[in-house]
Amino acid sequence: MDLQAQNIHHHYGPTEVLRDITLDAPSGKIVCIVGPSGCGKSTLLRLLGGLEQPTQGQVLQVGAPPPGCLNPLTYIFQDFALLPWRTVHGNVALVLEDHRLSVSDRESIIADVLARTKLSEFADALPKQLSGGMKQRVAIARALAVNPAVMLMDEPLSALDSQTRELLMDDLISLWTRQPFTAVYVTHNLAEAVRLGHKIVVLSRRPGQIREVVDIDIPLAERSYGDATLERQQQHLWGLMRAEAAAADAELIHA
Ligand SMILES: Nc1ncnc2c1ncn2[C@@H]1O[C@H](COP(=O)(O)OP(=O)(O)OP(=O)(O)O)[C@@H](O)[C@H]1O
Repeated sequence: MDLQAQNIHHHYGPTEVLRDITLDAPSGKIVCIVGPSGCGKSTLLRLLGGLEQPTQGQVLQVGAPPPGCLNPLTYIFQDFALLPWRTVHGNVALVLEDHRLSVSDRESIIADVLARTKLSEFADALPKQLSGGMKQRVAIARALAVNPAVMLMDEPLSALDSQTRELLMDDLISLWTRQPFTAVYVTHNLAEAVRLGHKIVVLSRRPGQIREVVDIDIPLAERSYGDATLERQQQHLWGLMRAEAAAADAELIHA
Protein backbone atom coordinates (compact mmCIF):
# COMPACT_ATOMS: atom_id res chain seq x y z
CA MET A 1 0.00 0.00 0.00
CA ASP A 2 1.23 3.48 -0.84
CA LEU A 3 0.41 6.50 1.26
CA GLN A 4 -0.12 9.70 -0.69
CA ALA A 5 -0.59 13.28 0.44
CA GLN A 6 -2.24 15.44 -2.17
CA ASN A 7 -2.07 19.23 -2.04
CA ILE A 8 -2.21 19.40 1.74
CA HIS A 9 -2.62 22.77 3.42
CA HIS A 10 -2.96 23.06 7.17
CA HIS A 11 -3.72 25.90 9.58
CA TYR A 12 -3.97 26.04 13.35
CA GLY A 13 -6.27 29.02 13.84
CA PRO A 14 -4.61 31.91 12.00
CA THR A 15 -1.25 30.12 11.79
CA GLU A 16 -0.46 28.54 8.47
CA VAL A 17 1.62 25.44 9.20
CA LEU A 18 1.79 23.51 5.93
CA ARG A 19 1.37 24.74 2.36
CA ASP A 20 0.60 22.61 -0.67
CA ILE A 21 2.32 19.38 0.30
CA THR A 22 2.14 16.57 -2.22
CA LEU A 23 4.18 13.48 -1.52
CA ASP A 24 4.16 9.74 -2.01
CA ALA A 25 5.35 7.10 0.45
CA PRO A 26 5.73 4.07 -1.81
CA SER A 27 5.42 0.54 -0.51
CA GLY A 28 8.68 -0.94 0.79
CA LYS A 29 10.53 2.37 1.02
CA ILE A 30 11.54 4.73 3.81
CA VAL A 31 10.67 8.38 3.20
CA CYS A 32 12.42 10.82 5.52
CA ILE A 33 11.00 14.25 6.22
CA VAL A 34 13.51 16.86 7.33
CA GLY A 35 13.16 20.56 7.98
CA PRO A 36 13.83 23.24 10.57
CA SER A 37 12.19 23.34 13.99
CA GLY A 38 8.51 24.13 13.90
CA CYS A 39 8.14 23.72 10.12
CA GLY A 40 5.30 21.22 10.51
CA LYS A 41 7.00 17.79 10.28
CA SER A 42 5.07 16.22 13.16
CA THR A 43 1.86 17.85 11.96
CA LEU A 44 2.39 16.31 8.53
CA LEU A 45 2.90 12.89 10.13
CA ARG A 46 -0.32 13.25 12.14
CA LEU A 47 -2.19 14.21 8.98
CA LEU A 48 -0.73 11.22 7.12
CA GLY A 49 -1.82 8.96 9.97
CA GLY A 50 -5.34 10.37 10.05
CA LEU A 51 -4.99 11.67 13.63
CA GLU A 52 -6.00 15.07 12.29
CA GLN A 53 -7.72 16.19 9.10
CA PRO A 54 -5.94 18.68 6.83
CA THR A 55 -7.56 22.07 6.36
CA GLN A 56 -7.35 21.40 2.63
CA GLY A 57 -6.19 18.48 0.49
CA GLN A 58 -6.32 14.77 1.14
CA VAL A 59 -4.38 11.74 2.28
CA LEU A 60 -4.95 8.58 0.27
CA GLN A 61 -4.14 4.96 1.03
CA VAL A 62 -3.56 3.45 -2.40
CA GLY A 63 -3.61 -0.32 -2.86
CA ALA A 64 -4.16 -3.13 -0.41
CA PRO A 65 -2.35 -3.42 2.92
CA PRO A 66 0.02 -6.41 3.23
CA PRO A 67 -1.48 -9.83 3.99
CA GLY A 68 -2.06 -10.29 7.72
CA CYS A 69 -2.11 -6.53 8.34
CA LEU A 70 -4.06 -5.80 11.53
CA ASN A 71 -3.63 -2.04 11.42
CA PRO A 72 -2.62 -0.17 8.24
CA LEU A 73 -0.91 2.75 9.99
CA THR A 74 1.06 2.68 13.20
CA TYR A 75 3.18 5.22 15.05
CA ILE A 76 6.58 5.10 16.70
CA PHE A 77 7.31 8.06 18.97
CA GLN A 78 10.46 9.59 20.36
CA ASP A 79 9.48 8.80 23.97
CA PHE A 80 8.75 5.08 23.30
CA ALA A 81 5.23 5.29 24.87
CA LEU A 82 5.51 1.98 26.72
CA LEU A 83 3.26 1.01 29.61
CA PRO A 84 5.65 0.85 32.58
CA TRP A 85 3.69 -1.85 34.45
CA ARG A 86 3.68 -4.24 31.51
CA THR A 87 6.57 -6.47 30.50
CA VAL A 88 8.14 -6.36 27.04
CA HIS A 89 5.86 -9.24 26.05
CA GLY A 90 2.85 -7.45 27.62
CA ASN A 91 3.58 -4.20 25.80
CA VAL A 92 3.68 -5.96 22.45
CA ALA A 93 0.63 -8.10 23.31
CA LEU A 94 -1.37 -4.93 24.03
CA VAL A 95 -1.76 -4.00 20.36
CA LEU A 96 -3.00 -7.50 19.54
CA GLU A 97 -5.67 -7.59 22.23
CA ASP A 98 -8.37 -5.92 20.15
CA HIS A 99 -7.96 -8.41 17.34
CA ARG A 100 -9.54 -11.81 17.07
CA LEU A 101 -6.47 -14.01 17.18
CA SER A 102 -6.04 -17.43 18.70
CA VAL A 103 -3.59 -17.61 21.59
CA SER A 104 -1.14 -19.53 19.43
CA ASP A 105 -1.35 -17.01 16.57
CA ARG A 106 -0.86 -14.15 19.01
CA GLU A 107 2.09 -15.82 20.68
CA SER A 108 3.72 -16.64 17.36
CA ILE A 109 3.42 -12.99 16.22
CA ILE A 110 4.96 -11.82 19.50
CA ALA A 111 7.78 -14.37 19.29
CA ASP A 112 8.48 -13.34 15.68
CA VAL A 113 8.69 -9.58 16.35
CA LEU A 114 10.74 -10.03 19.53
CA ALA A 115 13.18 -12.20 17.57
CA ARG A 116 13.38 -9.65 14.74
CA THR A 117 14.17 -6.88 17.22
CA LYS A 118 16.60 -9.05 19.21
CA LEU A 119 14.45 -8.95 22.34
CA SER A 120 13.50 -12.60 22.80
CA GLU A 121 15.57 -12.93 25.94
CA PHE A 122 13.96 -9.85 27.47
CA ALA A 123 10.31 -10.82 27.04
CA ASP A 124 9.69 -10.78 30.80
CA ALA A 125 11.59 -7.57 31.57
CA LEU A 126 9.82 -4.37 32.57
CA PRO A 127 10.58 -1.12 30.70
CA LYS A 128 12.45 0.32 33.71
CA GLN A 129 14.94 -2.55 33.42
CA LEU A 130 15.77 -1.67 29.80
CA SER A 131 18.16 0.82 28.22
CA GLY A 132 16.74 3.58 26.01
CA GLY A 133 17.74 1.72 22.85
CA MET A 134 16.01 -1.44 24.03
CA LYS A 135 12.87 0.49 24.94
CA GLN A 136 12.74 1.86 21.43
CA ARG A 137 13.24 -1.66 20.05
CA VAL A 138 10.18 -2.71 22.08
CA ALA A 139 8.23 0.15 20.50
CA ILE A 140 9.42 -1.03 17.06
CA ALA A 141 8.44 -4.64 17.89
CA ARG A 142 5.00 -3.43 19.00
CA ALA A 143 4.59 -1.53 15.73
CA LEU A 144 5.71 -4.52 13.64
CA ALA A 145 3.29 -6.84 15.49
CA VAL A 146 0.31 -5.42 13.62
CA ASN A 147 2.14 -5.88 10.31
CA PRO A 148 1.36 -2.29 9.29
CA ALA A 149 1.26 -1.04 5.74
CA VAL A 150 3.12 2.10 6.82
CA MET A 151 5.03 2.94 9.99
CA LEU A 152 4.91 6.62 10.94
CA MET A 153 8.06 7.39 12.89
CA ASP A 154 8.38 10.71 14.73
CA GLU A 155 12.03 11.37 15.64
CA PRO A 156 12.35 7.79 16.94
CA LEU A 157 16.05 8.08 17.79
CA SER A 158 16.29 11.61 19.11
CA ALA A 159 15.90 10.72 22.80
CA LEU A 160 18.91 8.40 22.58
CA ASP A 161 22.62 9.08 23.01
CA SER A 162 24.69 9.12 19.83
CA GLN A 163 26.17 5.63 20.20
CA THR A 164 22.79 4.05 20.86
CA ARG A 165 21.43 5.96 17.91
CA GLU A 166 24.11 4.48 15.63
CA LEU A 167 23.34 0.97 16.89
CA LEU A 168 19.62 1.39 16.44
CA MET A 169 20.15 2.74 12.91
CA ASP A 170 22.09 -0.45 12.15
CA ASP A 171 19.20 -2.44 13.65
CA LEU A 172 16.64 -0.62 11.52
CA ILE A 173 18.73 -1.24 8.41
CA SER A 174 19.07 -4.96 9.08
CA LEU A 175 15.37 -5.18 9.96
CA TRP A 176 14.46 -3.50 6.66
CA THR A 177 16.97 -5.57 4.68
CA ARG A 178 15.54 -8.85 5.98
CA GLN A 179 11.95 -7.76 5.44
CA PRO A 180 11.37 -4.36 3.82
CA PHE A 181 8.80 -2.19 5.56
CA THR A 182 7.26 1.11 4.52
CA ALA A 183 7.90 4.12 6.69
CA VAL A 184 7.57 7.87 6.85
CA TYR A 185 10.35 8.96 9.16
CA VAL A 186 10.53 12.46 10.62
CA THR A 187 13.93 13.60 11.79
CA HIS A 188 15.92 16.77 12.18
CA ASN A 189 19.12 14.73 11.95
CA LEU A 190 20.49 14.78 8.40
CA ALA A 191 22.97 11.96 9.03
CA GLU A 192 20.05 9.75 10.00
CA ALA A 193 18.10 10.81 6.92
CA VAL A 194 20.91 9.86 4.49
CA ARG A 195 21.53 6.52 6.26
CA LEU A 196 17.87 5.45 6.32
CA GLY A 197 15.98 7.32 3.62
CA HIS A 198 15.28 6.07 0.12
CA LYS A 199 13.72 9.46 -0.42
CA ILE A 200 14.29 12.61 1.62
CA VAL A 201 11.69 15.35 1.57
CA VAL A 202 13.10 18.73 2.60
CA LEU A 203 10.60 21.18 4.04
CA SER A 204 11.09 24.94 4.29
CA ARG A 205 10.47 26.79 7.54
CA ARG A 206 6.86 27.43 8.51
CA PRO A 207 4.62 27.31 6.58
CA GLY A 208 6.33 24.08 5.58
CA GLN A 209 6.56 23.71 1.82
CA ILE A 210 8.52 21.10 -0.09
CA ARG A 211 11.84 22.64 -1.10
CA GLU A 212 13.31 19.54 -2.68
CA VAL A 213 12.96 15.77 -2.80
CA VAL A 214 16.28 13.92 -2.79
CA ASP A 215 16.38 10.27 -3.88
CA ILE A 216 19.23 8.10 -2.63
CA ASP A 217 19.74 4.99 -4.72
CA ILE A 218 22.46 3.30 -2.64
CA PRO A 219 20.97 0.13 -1.05
CA LEU A 220 20.47 0.60 2.70
CA ALA A 221 22.77 -2.29 3.58
CA GLU A 222 25.62 -0.64 1.65
CA ARG A 223 25.38 2.77 3.36
CA SER A 224 28.37 2.67 5.58
CA TYR A 225 29.28 5.33 8.11
CA GLY A 226 31.49 7.98 6.49
CA ASP A 227 30.56 7.01 2.90
CA ALA A 228 31.68 9.86 0.59
CA THR A 229 28.48 9.93 -1.49
CA LEU A 230 26.32 10.07 1.61
CA GLU A 231 28.49 12.82 3.07
CA ARG A 232 27.96 14.80 -0.14
CA GLN A 233 24.18 14.24 0.04
CA GLN A 234 24.21 15.36 3.65
CA GLN A 235 26.14 18.52 2.73
CA HIS A 236 23.64 19.20 -0.04
CA LEU A 237 20.73 18.82 2.41
CA TRP A 238 22.43 21.10 4.92
CA GLY A 239 22.97 23.64 2.13
CA LEU A 240 19.21 23.60 1.51
CA MET A 241 18.32 23.81 5.17
CA ARG A 242 20.91 26.14 6.59
CA ALA A 243 19.25 29.47 5.82
CA GLU A 244 15.80 28.11 6.67
CA ALA A 245 17.01 26.74 9.98
CA ALA A 246 18.69 30.03 10.91
CA ALA A 247 15.55 32.00 10.05
CA ALA A 248 13.33 29.55 11.98
CA ASP A 249 15.67 29.84 14.95
CA ALA A 250 15.49 33.64 14.92
CA GLU A 251 11.68 33.45 14.71
CA LEU A 252 11.52 31.24 17.78
CA ILE A 253 13.74 33.61 19.73
CA HIS A 254 11.62 36.63 18.81
CA ALA A 255 8.26 34.83 19.20
N1 LIG B 1 -2.30 21.19 18.09
C1 LIG B 1 -1.73 22.35 17.77
N2 LIG B 1 -2.38 23.52 17.95
C2 LIG B 1 -1.82 24.70 17.60
N3 LIG B 1 -0.60 24.82 17.04
C3 LIG B 1 0.10 23.70 16.84
C4 LIG B 1 -0.42 22.41 17.19
N4 LIG B 1 0.52 21.47 16.86
C5 LIG B 1 1.56 22.15 16.34
N5 LIG B 1 1.32 23.47 16.33
C6 LIG B 1 2.19 24.52 15.78
O1 LIG B 1 2.42 24.19 14.43
C7 LIG B 1 3.78 24.43 14.05
C8 LIG B 1 4.41 23.15 13.54
O2 LIG B 1 4.58 22.24 14.63
P1 LIG B 1 5.21 20.79 14.43
O3 LIG B 1 5.33 20.19 15.78
O4 LIG B 1 4.42 20.06 13.40
O5 LIG B 1 6.63 21.15 13.82
P2 LIG B 1 7.95 20.26 13.73
O6 LIG B 1 8.58 20.58 12.43
O7 LIG B 1 7.61 18.84 13.99
O8 LIG B 1 8.77 20.88 14.93
P3 LIG B 1 10.06 20.29 15.72
O9 LIG B 1 11.13 20.03 14.72
O10 LIG B 1 10.43 21.41 16.65
O11 LIG B 1 9.57 19.06 16.43
C9 LIG B 1 4.45 25.01 15.29
O12 LIG B 1 4.42 26.39 15.20
C10 LIG B 1 3.57 24.53 16.43
O13 LIG B 1 3.62 25.42 17.52
